[in-house]
Amino acid sequence: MAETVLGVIGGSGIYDLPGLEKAVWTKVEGPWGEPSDEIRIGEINGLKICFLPRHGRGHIYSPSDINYRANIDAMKRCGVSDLISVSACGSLKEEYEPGTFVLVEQFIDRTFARPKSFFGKGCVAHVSMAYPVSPRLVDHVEAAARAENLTYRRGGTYLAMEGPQFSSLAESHLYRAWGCDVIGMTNMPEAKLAREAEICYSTVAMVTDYDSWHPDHGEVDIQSIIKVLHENAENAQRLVARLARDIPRKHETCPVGSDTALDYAILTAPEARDPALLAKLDAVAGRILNE
Ligand SMILES: CSC[C@H]1O[C@H](OP(=O)(O)O)[C@H](O)[C@@H]1O
Ligand SMILES: Nc1ncnc2[nH]cnc12
Repeated sequence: MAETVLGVIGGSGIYDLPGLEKAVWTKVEGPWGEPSDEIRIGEINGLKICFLPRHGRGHIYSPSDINYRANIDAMKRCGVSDLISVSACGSLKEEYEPGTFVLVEQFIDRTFARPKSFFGKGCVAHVSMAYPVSPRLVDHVEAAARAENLTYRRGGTYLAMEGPQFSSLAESHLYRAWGCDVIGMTNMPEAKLAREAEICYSTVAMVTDYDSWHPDHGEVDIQSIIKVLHENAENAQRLVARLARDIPRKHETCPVGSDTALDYAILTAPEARDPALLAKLDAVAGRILNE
């Protein structure tokens, strides 16, 4: 079984990962355009860690401008087997208070202005997204959260909106009526692309606000979000460091098939495949295309 390589995509407020040893910012080139930044490749207790700030250092990219395909392709090229997203999010439930770390289980994707697949004309594939996060990876994240005494909740549905504006009051109420728990702008299509790239994915969503629905909290504003983010950045970094120390060094087979997602997913007949697209898929789908 392959070695574990831990990828970390840091969201708003998380632009570096203190504690990484032998770390070097490394330019990773691929066929999908520019990733958000160089990848900081280092190690913790001998485990290879690849850290990417999702919005770029200096927070350059808005959620709609992030090149999610390039980011996931770059992680795959670095050998990442297990990827955690550390993200800011709004809360749609009273009990998910600011400061809580939510280990998300499901997503509803309401984004509409981003490429969502590596596949397409000349190589069509359909992967399952029934269980978008890898429960075994979440087990390890949960153990790390417990060991670090963080306030966390396992489970919950993340509504991915396009942004960059926050939701209207009516939208906020609608998402609550749909049973969603937290809201953010970035984890889709990231989770879909990670699945296509056969990388185990898990979201740690840090609650920063009550979005706009809560009668006792005003509308969401960026100043309060940043304040909560600053208060929690160190907790997030401790969580990642603990996870890196404790996660098994051999990659464990994913119970929901994240690491074999392409086994039966590609529909296009071998003779009808577009060589140019196949070349771009060398990292993401190399395991299955080079069989
Ligand atoms: C800083 S508030 C809005 C911004 O924060 C979240 O990004 P990320 O998931 O990268 O932490 C949210 O999705 C919005 O993009
Ligand atoms: N209320 C909110 N809506 C969308 N994205 C967010 N990120 C942090 N808080 C958010």
